[in-house]
Amino acid sequence: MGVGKTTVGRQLARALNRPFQDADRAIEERTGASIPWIFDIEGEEGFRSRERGILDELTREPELVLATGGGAVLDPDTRRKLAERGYVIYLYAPAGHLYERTRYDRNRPLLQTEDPRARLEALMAERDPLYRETAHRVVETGNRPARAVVREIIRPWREE
Ligand SMILES: Nc1ncnc2c1ncn2[C@@H]1O[C@H](COP(=O)(O)OP(=O)(O)O)[C@@H](O)[C@H]1O
Ligand SMILES: O=C(O)C1=C[C@@H](OP(=O)(O)O)[C@@H](O)[C@H](O)C1
Ligand SMILES: [Mg+2]
Repeated sequence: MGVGKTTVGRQLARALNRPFQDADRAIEERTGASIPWIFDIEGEEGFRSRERGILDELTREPELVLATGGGAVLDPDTRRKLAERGYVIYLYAPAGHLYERTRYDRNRPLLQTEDPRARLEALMAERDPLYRETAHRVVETGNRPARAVVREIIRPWREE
């Protein structure tokens, strides 16, 4: 959460001249409700169920650059579909960076707690193994801007 999936994904799609979808945006478009609102009304369980459904659809789209939400890997079926149907890149940054990138943003319900930094550390501890299990490649964002992360992602194909 906050590593840059939405930002980097959109720029990557542009660089590759491919269509782009963000799973959270797709859920918001379908429901006409914001992510925080869905969490409020249906709880995390309700949101995860919508997320599973949209990812089952979007992972069938050929050519698509797809940015998931950070919790997409919690579901074993979704992990399998991502890995089998797509080429999965885990964008990694340490939790401290994620905190800096999300601290002024109110659109991530799981971070609306007393101690969002501790929450990000806990989420990272739980999810890092799942991201690594699912991904075909890990790209560390470091302190680089999004466009440099995009360059790093496409570098192996450039060098072919
Ligand atoms: N490489 C980067 N370096 C610094 N800030 C970034 C980078 N990529 C994205 N950001 C910023 O961090 C915040 C979270 O990015 P976002 O793309 O929404 O992440 P995610 O979709 O993974 O939650 C946004 O404010 C975005 O502008
Ligand atoms: O990590 C998570 O559980 C979540 C991440 C969010 O997406 P981003 O990773 O794009 O912020 C969004 O799906 C929702 O707030 C839950
Ligand atoms: Mg996002």
